[in-house]
Amino acid sequence: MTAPLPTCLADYLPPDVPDIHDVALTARLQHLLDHKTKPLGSLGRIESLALRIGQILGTDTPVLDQPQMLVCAADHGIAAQGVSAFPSEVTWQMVENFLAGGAAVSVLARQHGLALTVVDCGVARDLPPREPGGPGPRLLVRKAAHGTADASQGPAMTDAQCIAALQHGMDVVRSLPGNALLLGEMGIGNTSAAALLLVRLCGVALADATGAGTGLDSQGVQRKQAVLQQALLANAQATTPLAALAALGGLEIATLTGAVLQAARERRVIVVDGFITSAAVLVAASLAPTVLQRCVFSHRSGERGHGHLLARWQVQPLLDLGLRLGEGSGAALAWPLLVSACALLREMASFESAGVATQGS
Ligand SMILES: O=C(O)c1ccc[n+]([C@@H]2O[C@H](COP(=O)([O-])O)[C@@H](O)[C@H]2O)c1
Ligand SMILES: Cc1cc2nc[nH]c2cc1C
Repeated sequence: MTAPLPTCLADYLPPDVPDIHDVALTARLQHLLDHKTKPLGSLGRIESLALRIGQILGTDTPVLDQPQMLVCAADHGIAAQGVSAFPSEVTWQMVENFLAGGAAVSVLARQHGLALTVVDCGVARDLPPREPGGPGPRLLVRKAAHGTADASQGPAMTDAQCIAALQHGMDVVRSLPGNALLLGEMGIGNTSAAALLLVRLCGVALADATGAGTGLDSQGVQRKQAVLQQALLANAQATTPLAALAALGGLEIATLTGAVLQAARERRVIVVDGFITSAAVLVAASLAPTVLQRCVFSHRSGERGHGHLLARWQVQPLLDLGLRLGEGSGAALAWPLLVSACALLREMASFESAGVATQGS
């Protein structure tokens, strides 16, 4: 029997995420990489990527198995304040596009053999149910609410909604096979929620956290900043990670936070996308810092604010392509690099096994 969920965030206990650091395995992985038939370090950051995946999966012969692209979608009450270049209806319309196979993430997931699960975590409009078990993307409905309240007027979520969304994220990951989870999201207004979390949890200045999102002009960004300032004032009491998530975040960000915690507990490789999925990692890592040991950062988003998070964690993402789409598109684009890193680690010959002379011999 499972214990009932707490209704108050102050009583919510995040799961334990054990430290995975293993000195002997790290040394073995580094030795293997250093003795492959190449000049030392010449595969650049693919080498540190291979090392990281080996550490996460606890092996020097890592194989990425049944990768899962998880796209969490929800609406944001704050969108009514004109903080996005697009209207909220685009959230459900894009969810339909994900499922129909025409969105960027649908194309990339198909191309790379990533199983695509779209979770309606709080889209304002209910989508028509789909035939379960059919081919192609899967839709799960795990809704704690039909969108958040307007954070510029008070808390975006109630404690109970936030706890339910966290739990949905954990349950969804528990139900998915494989050892790699790629994170994606969709939600008009969610760069506002991510920026608010960055300000509240990292102390970044609001002007440095507020970006153009889907394409605001500079006047639009100014307006957005004023609305976000109002949201910070309206939720001044929300200072702990979970209180900030409930007051300033979103239902998809909370679901992703739960997904990250569960995937980290299960020692899956977590492939982080852009600014919004990084904000979910920020909350998860504020609760359990060891989460970051399991994360691979796929790209540097063009959204202002993302660079601050990456700098805070001292990580250099794999790609820097000026992407600012979300959906998990950057994670999917980086995916083949992870597959190659594992193959190189497993299959490249060593100087000794291939009979190749070493430097200076
Ligand atoms: O992930 C990113 O770095 C990213 C940067 C800019 C925009 N987005 C996407 O754009 C939407 C949010 O933008 P906005 O302007 O509505 O806040 C949402 O659906 C995100 O997936 C995503
Ligand atoms: C068209 C469109 C596609 C998106 N995908 C993720 N966020 C998005 C926002 C818009 C506006």
